[in-house]
Amino acid sequence: MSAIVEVRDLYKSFSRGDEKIDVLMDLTLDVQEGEFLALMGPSGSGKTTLLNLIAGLDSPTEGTIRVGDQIISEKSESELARWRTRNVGFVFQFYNLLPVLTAYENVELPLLLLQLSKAQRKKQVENALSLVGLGDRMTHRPGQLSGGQCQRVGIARAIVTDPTIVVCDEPTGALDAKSANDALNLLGLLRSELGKTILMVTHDPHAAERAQRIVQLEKGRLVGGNPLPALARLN
Ligand SMILES: Nc1ncnc2c1ncn2[C@@H]1O[C@H](COP(=O)(O)OP(=O)(O)OP(=O)(O)O)[C@@H](O)[C@H]1O
Repeated sequence: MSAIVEVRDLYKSFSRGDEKIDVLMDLTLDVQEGEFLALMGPSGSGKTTLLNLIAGLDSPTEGTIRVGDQIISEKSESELARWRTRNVGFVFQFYNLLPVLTAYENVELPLLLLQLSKAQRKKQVENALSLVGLGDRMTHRPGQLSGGQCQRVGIARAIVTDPTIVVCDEPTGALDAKSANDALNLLGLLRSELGKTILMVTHDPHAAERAQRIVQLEKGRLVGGNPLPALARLN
């Protein structure tokens, strides 16, 4: 097993007027290929900032981030945008589905940025929607689906490009207990059946428990535990 995400000596600051806000400090983390990792910590500790940096939505102030065979911390904004299309699947708290599009069309969206034939896109969208148990809901719009079903569409959209990593920011935050459990089962399945690497930010201890490893952030630093995985928990 090898690290698919390697974060080294990472610092991230934001400027607000004359003020410099240090959000992440001296952070080093490895995520193994096929690992399901939960990021926890108090509000404002930097969880989303770290997830966004690993997903290539932002660039670090200092330090390096490698994902797969790419040093993403060295990429320009346009290079990052191209890289994300192929390599990152996003799952959001409020699903971020387009209400005027059907489940099929929402899942197809990330594929429109790739050079694929319509037939190939159809195959991948149908596979992804079947995998999340919504093969019979492809023509429904988000307004015709429950919150749990919307999140399953969101998960299908995240995996339809077969990305290197799947990042989830509070994926169960808007769901009732049963739908949250279904979404977590599905994330577990992506890892166990498809070998997906999943990074999940959550406040919910029940959600975090479903990951193989929990890392805690406090005031921008990783605290407690070993930043390298407890290998015994990996299977
Ligand atoms: N673009 C930005 N400009 C200025 N400050 C920012 C920016 N993004 C984040 N911050 C600050 O960075 C800190 C960490 O924010 P972040 O969203 O990463 O925390 P979090 O741990 O995910 O919090 P929560 O659990 O509440 O979502 C906060 O103090 C926030 O105000």
